[in-house]
Amino acid sequence: MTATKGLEGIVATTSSISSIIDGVLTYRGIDIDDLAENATFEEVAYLLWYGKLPNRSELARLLKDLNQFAAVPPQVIDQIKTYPKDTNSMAALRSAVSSLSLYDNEANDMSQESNLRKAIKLQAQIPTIIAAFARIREGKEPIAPKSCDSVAENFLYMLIGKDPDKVAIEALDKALVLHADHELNASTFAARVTVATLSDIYSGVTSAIGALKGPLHGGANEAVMAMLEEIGTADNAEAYVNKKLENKEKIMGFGHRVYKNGDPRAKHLQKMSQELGKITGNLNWYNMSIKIEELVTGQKGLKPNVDFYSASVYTSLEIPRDLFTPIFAISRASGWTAHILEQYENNRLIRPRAEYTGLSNQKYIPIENR
Ligand SMILES: CC(=O)SCCNC(=O)CCNC(=O)[C@H](O)C(C)(C)COP(=O)(O)OP(=O)(O)OC[C@H]1O[C@@H](n2cnc3c(N)ncnc32)[C@H](O)[C@@H]1OP(=O)(O)O
Ligand SMILES: O=C([O-])CC(=O)C(=O)O
Repeated sequence: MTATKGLEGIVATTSSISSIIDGVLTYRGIDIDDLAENATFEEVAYLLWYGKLPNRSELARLLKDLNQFAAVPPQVIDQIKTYPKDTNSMAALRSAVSSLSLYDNEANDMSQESNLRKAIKLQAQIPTIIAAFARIREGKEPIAPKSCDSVAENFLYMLIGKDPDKVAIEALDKALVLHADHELNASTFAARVTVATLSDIYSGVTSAIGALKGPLHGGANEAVMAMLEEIGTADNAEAYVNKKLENKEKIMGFGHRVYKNGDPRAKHLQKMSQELGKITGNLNWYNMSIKIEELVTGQKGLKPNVDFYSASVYTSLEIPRDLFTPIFAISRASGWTAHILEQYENNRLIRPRAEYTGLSNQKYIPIENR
């Protein structure tokens, strides 16, 4: 038995949800470029869950359900109020999502109908939790969700406490479309491993949130913004990048396990970053990002991934840095739950092997002789 470090190139499951073939990403066979230009996040979520785009009445029904389920049990809001004010936002989300299961009387119902309903509930409640957490830590009262036309609109409304503008809603909606699913990424794999034991959907999504938090995965968008803030202006980028690369340190937001010729989502976020920079009158983050890309791609051949330009996009939307990864979770909740439903449909325990590299032929030594 020989291990493959990081399971690189190992095909661990079949899936009909999303594909990355020759650098092209599709959701249910539809190119991400097509979806980014034309679809709303709710259409994409429906596509991931049901395997087809919704017609008008199916979409209206989904929006109704998302609005109806968006309120979070008061006990969970009360718990969030007890979190230390400096709690890591992904730790808060992980804890609150785990708690949701305590107040859902169908949490352990394993029927397909119940699991699909819980997927929609989770999709509806995750934005509410994040917005509530963001306000509570600032000493403000959380804002209840209202009936909205989109997840993006409701989230921004609950976060800022007033109706968000159209540009912000559309930008966030597109970002949600771009992040919704990505084949067997680490957090989706974590979700599938968890539910393959026939554990419940809340456990699967809680595992996924834990995996997304890390800076090699979803946490990279926050790390990118920390880097941009440290660099300050495009003029300082060269010295920063050279030093990092000389020290063999990673530049966050670059590289990818699967894409070697560039992440197809990055160009959409780059364009959004430029457009939003123009609208806000601050192109500093965009200009700095372009300069960093030139340097890193020029010197290492590494291309930006989905996390690189999303940092400047969210900053232009005036979203606090530590909510970037939770926003990734809002979107990926659709993909995680679609994969969980697919795992249940054709389940087998996921239990690979390890190549043993430890000692052998050892004997127990009594404690007094150690
Ligand atoms: C949504 C997402 O999860 S997208 C990914 C988000 N993560 C990041 O942006 C973090 C920065 N990037 C990385 O750490 C990596 O590129 C990963 C985790 C995305 C992919 O990792 P892997 O496939 O395991 O590649 P690995 O880390 O082995 O890198 C291969 C080589 O490229 C180098 N490399 C990879 N990414 C970077 C980077 N961002 N900056 C500098 N060098 C890098 C590595 O140092 C390594 O060099 P070596 O062969 O000389 O040792
Ligand atoms: O697929 C991956 O390894 C990481 C990624 O880009 C994602 O989850 O969107």
